[in-house]
Amino acid sequence: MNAHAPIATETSDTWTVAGRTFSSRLIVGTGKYADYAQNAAAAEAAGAEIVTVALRRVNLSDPTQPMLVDYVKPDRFTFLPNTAGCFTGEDAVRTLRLAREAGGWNLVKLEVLSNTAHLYPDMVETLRALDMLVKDGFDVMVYCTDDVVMAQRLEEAGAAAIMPAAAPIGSGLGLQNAVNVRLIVEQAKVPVLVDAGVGTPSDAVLAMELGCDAVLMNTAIAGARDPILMASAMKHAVIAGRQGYLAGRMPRRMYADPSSPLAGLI
Ligand SMILES: CC(=O)[C@@H](O)[C@H](O)COP(=O)(O)O
Repeated sequence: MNAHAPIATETSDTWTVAGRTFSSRLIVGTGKYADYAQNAAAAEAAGAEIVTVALRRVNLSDPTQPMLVDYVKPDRFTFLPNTAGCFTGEDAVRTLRLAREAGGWNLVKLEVLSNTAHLYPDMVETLRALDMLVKDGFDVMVYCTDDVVMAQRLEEAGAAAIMPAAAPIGSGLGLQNAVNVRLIVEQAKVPVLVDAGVGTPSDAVLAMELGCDAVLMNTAIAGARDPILMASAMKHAVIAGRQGYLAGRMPRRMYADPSSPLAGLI
């Protein structure tokens, strides 16, 4: 990069998934908030352009109950429907087909879970469901394990984005396998997003410093003492990590290198 090139700003440094371009590299969830108003305020504070919506858990259609869309407005945010709560490929595909009929959503997040203890994705079912969804014309962002080989398989099967978990959903443990995420980033030709398990702004910085295109999180914001303040912190963390990645880190050294070189002095 040219040393005098302008630094990446929120508006100049975009990323594209399935032909849609976004400035914000932070995707937020719509679960675990005190109410939809707090959810909407957090999404704004995060500077998010995409919100992911668990189709099985969020009220999108019953007007007798509070509805997400009255607070988190579909004309302000891109809705990314997800299949949280699905444990088989068929379940996930059925859920997304219904969502497409109801809301016209074509860009979706596929999540096929294995067991409730760790909520890691079942990658055999995930790959099977991806295949069905791609044949059906969906653009599929895929929640997956941080398995480098499986990430390659997903891409070959037509995934629009690869989304390795940092750690179990809702754990807040942060990136458990930075090396694998970096390897996935290096091989991928589609966007890579860390999804799930982020706990702190520094976790988000690390994901972005590894070269991820974006980060998806829910609990780290919704579960904070002050979700709105945390949403803002996460926004800045993602920007800082991205700029750090673009700037290129200094080489690591084993030994000291004086900050004020003595060469040339008497
Ligand atoms: C919101 C959503 O899609 C979750 O399934 C996701 O993976 C977020 O996980 P965290 O709550 O750990 O951020």
